[in-house]
Amino acid sequence: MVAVTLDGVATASAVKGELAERIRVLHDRGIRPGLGTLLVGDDPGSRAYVAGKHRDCAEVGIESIRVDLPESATQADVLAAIDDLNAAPEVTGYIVQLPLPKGLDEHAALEAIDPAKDADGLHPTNLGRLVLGIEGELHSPLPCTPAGIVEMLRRYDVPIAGRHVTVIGRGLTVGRPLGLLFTRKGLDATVTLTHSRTVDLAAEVRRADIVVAAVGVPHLVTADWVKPGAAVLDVGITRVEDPATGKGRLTGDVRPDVSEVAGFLSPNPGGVGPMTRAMLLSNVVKAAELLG
Ligand SMILES: Nc1nc2c(c(=O)[nH]1)N[C@@H](CN(C=O)c1ccc(C(=O)N[C@@H](CCC(=O)O)C(=O)O)cc1)CN2
Repeated sequence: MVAVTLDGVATASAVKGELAERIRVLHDRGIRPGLGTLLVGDDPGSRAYVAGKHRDCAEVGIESIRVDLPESATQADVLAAIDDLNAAPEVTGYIVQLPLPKGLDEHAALEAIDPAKDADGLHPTNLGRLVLGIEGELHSPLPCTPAGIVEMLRRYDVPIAGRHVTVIGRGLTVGRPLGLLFTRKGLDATVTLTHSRTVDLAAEVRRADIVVAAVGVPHLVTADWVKPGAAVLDVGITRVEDPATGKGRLTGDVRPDVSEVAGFLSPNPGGVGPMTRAMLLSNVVKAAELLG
């Protein structure tokens, strides 16, 4: 068996095409969605992700507003920048790029975001709505990576209801909200949320119909852990040095030979990452659609 590739680049491109059309309709109604980004420090990965968000906005017709603070920024500087973004009329939604440099309080930063402008769905009010299962007219943005994972599975017709999902990693942006999302009414999966103290991780993965690896341990998930036919989504990424060339190389949490056992495989790069970016645009568009 060779797994069907869950192609995040192609799927994100389809999502962006649909969003571009909705943005044209918003422009016709005089509404101009604008995404703000707040980047603190000079972590090269975070810089690249923020640059990507601005490129995505330009591609679909969303204005974007960039605020960069130096590595030396204090908590007060961060909170002042968040206040400015809350007040800026041209910013209809914004994100604080995570992680913040050491010594800054991420939770305080997320709590300071106006929940109505929270494009990442990470404000406690919006995470609380996810816990409560509030949907519909009261638009609650979903965290972008979990939303991207579910959107990709849906578009490839991978069954979710009644299936067993094992999530590896309990981080704020992926594992924790993903567990809540998969168990929501309408998706109806059964979820095992695993972490560094899980006793027999291989056994938890073996019983899963859907595996999401979001832990940042290179090649943790091996082919003998995977139930034949399961959908495996590789989310964690680590830069490791290639011994042959001495150069840095991005490596996911899943060994490539898992593709010989799995039914579906979302690669890394090229899988969930592009969907994360597309779902951010989708959150901005949905919020703007509620403005007029
Ligand atoms: N405020 C937030 N911070 C972070 C989030 C988030 O959703 N909100 N998620 C990650 C970083 N991230 C977006 O911010 C992100 C990560 C990866 C990708 C992506 O497209 N990756 C590519 C490969 C990347 C590469 O070549 O370096 C891929 O998977 O193909 C997009 C966005 C943490 N912080």
